[in-house]
Amino acid sequence: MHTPSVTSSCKCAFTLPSPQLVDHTCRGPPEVYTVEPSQGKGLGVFALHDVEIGDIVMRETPVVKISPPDFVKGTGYPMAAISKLVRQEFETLSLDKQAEILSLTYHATPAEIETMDQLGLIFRTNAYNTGKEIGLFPKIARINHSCRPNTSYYWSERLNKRIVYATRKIKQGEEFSVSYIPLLLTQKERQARLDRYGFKCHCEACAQERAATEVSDERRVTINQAFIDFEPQLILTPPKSKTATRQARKNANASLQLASLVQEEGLADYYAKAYRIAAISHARVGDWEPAAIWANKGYELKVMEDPQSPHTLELHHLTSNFLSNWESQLRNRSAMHGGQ
Ligand SMILES: C[S@@+](CC[C@H](N)C(=O)[O-])C[C@H]1O[C@@H](n2cnc3c(N)ncnc32)[C@H](O)[C@@H]1O
Repeated sequence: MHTPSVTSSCKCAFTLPSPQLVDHTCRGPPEVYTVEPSQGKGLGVFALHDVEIGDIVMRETPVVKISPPDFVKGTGYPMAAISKLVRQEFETLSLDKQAEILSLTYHATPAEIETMDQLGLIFRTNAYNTGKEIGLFPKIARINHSCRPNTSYYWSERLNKRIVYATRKIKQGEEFSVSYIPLLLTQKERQARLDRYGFKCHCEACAQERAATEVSDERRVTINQAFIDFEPQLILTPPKSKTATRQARKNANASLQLASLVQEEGLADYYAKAYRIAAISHARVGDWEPAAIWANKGYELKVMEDPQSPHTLELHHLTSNFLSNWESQLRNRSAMHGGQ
């Protein structure tokens, strides 16, 4: 496992745009994608031209949005109640919109096809959690799944839109992919979650040789556990004892390994989370340079997603704070060396 070269890879120019000034709604022409058949996957969404990290691929308002009934643990997806709500909304739509929804693919067992409302099945296969609600976005619904996706998405309450953006460079003609499930699971666990969509995943992460799959599984499990273990330790108050200082130093080193693991596994959805951990862990031991650089790396990712989310604002604040501590540290050092 190598530790990332945080100083050389940083593109930080130490100019933080104000989050309010970044208008992500203006980026990306609408004609980024085309919907075409994708081998073994039905239809899929493909890039019409090269796409850069952060470019917006799709922005879509939900055609149906429902508040899900209370989910009772252990009783499964409350299909009957959801189908009823979806049908009520569906009946209010134009014929064009209704046809668009009915053209969507769905997965169901023969028994489900016999007994359940087709609209409910379409909704189950294609809808996304949308804040506290569940929404159906017929264009975004055409994006197929990968366990190492090249796009990510978020829901903007303010714009009433779901926004899909590139998390890697994507070449013209390449298929866009997104994840339908949490990704910090082993290949077997992921496949169990994907069974409800009715396909076996052969994405680049799942189709590896057995040895590589084992390495990937171990990385994902380790990353997940590290996120859990770091959570209670993400505080900025300096350690008060020698033992606590030793532990904080160990954490700073472990946070570099975590950032490295997430990058090696190519899980862009989790980069900002790992970078925030590296930033806070270094701040805790007064290593202001790496603290500022990691916070800024996290901020650059979060701002692409949503300039005004609390996570983005927090990383903006941390970056400014760590930068000024770094500057003071440099000034003090310079004063100690006679202002050289
Ligand atoms: C939300 S839809 C995606 C768009 C769909 N391919 C279409 O033709 O409309 C989900 C369905 O697409 C197919 N699918 C998505 N990702 C896939 C993958 N990685 N491999 C095979 N089939 C996939 C499955 O049939 C799944 O139930």
